[in-house]
Amino acid sequence: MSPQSPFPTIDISPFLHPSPPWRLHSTCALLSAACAHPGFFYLANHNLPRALTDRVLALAREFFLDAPAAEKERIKRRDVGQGGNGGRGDGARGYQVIGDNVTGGKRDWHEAIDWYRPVREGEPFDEEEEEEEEEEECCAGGGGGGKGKGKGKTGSSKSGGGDRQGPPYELLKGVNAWPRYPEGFREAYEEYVDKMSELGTAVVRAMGLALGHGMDDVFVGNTRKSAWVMRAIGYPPLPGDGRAAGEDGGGVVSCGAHSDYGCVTLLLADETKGALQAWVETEGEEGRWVDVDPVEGALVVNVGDMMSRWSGGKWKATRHRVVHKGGGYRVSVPFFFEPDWDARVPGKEGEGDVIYGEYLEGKVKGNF
Ligand SMILES: O=C(O)CCC(=O)C(=O)O
Ligand SMILES: [Fe+2]
Repeated sequence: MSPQSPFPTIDISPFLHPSPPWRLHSTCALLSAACAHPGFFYLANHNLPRALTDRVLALAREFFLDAPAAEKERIKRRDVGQGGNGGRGDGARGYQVIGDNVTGGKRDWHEAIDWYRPVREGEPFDEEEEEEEEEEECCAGGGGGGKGKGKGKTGSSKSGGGDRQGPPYELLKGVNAWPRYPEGFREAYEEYVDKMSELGTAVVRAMGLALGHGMDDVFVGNTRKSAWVMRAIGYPPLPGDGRAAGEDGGGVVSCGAHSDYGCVTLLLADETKGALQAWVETEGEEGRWVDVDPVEGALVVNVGDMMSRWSGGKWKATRHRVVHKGGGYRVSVPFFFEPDWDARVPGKEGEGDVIYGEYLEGKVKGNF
């Protein structure tokens, strides 16, 4: 972080361990200021094991750079009703090749895998997986159950699924696709989801306290079944002249300018500098894109649209983009800690309420 960085560091540890009220309140004061401006900050002392964060990044890198083309194809995101296994596509989950993801009407220069909170526990992703499951069940004496059951909090979410109706699926109602290569991918990422769900809860609890006026439990109460989203993103270097063109926003960029939709984004990124940028507006100055470079041991956090609404517009869902200017291959894993699917989120002045799931559907239909 350069000395002029406008992005503060928030120590979240008081919300992870029993702490005296004065410590909670001093964290909240810093948090509230950071959420109001610039809407981006670093989160330190988050208690995530370093071995796990390293592994999550390494697995994503290995998948993007070394997985066989057939494996990428197997877990590819499909439109609703499309794809194998009787139409397993849900228009959201799965792998996207470079250019598949569109932001602001333009194709992004990245590849990615998207996962969403499971709504169909125990339902297999493809037929082969089903066969594997049956074997597992048989070997466990028939009492087992499918993959994803009994796997901690990630597996405890049955908001409308679990009935094994099978494909074709509706928009966003499919089954998560897990790479078989590299080995251990799913296990590491499911552990990561559990840890990030806990951390997200701590962050929104702090945010509730920071907003005051009886908000203490509002976010915790509306994120108990967080409709979280996780992406693993691989950014190759931008194509030759695109690198220069991307600087002024005119050419191809790694990820186009956008705000995130939900409560709070917790971003784990590799050590690549000069990629993620936030739009910072300071009073008396013109707005500008500022690099949000990685800080050792910290996550990058930003406020999403729903949190901005809940704060009555006091907090900003700051626009950001990725222009990966270096020559290496960058990897990031954002975890979007979101409201429950059916959470009702108030509007800012003059706007009506929204149901978060409906808001998300609208975004996904519009291809981000
Ligand atoms: O890769 C990054 O640094 C950020 C990606 C991002 O903004 C997003 O996926 O919403
Ligand atoms: Fe984003």
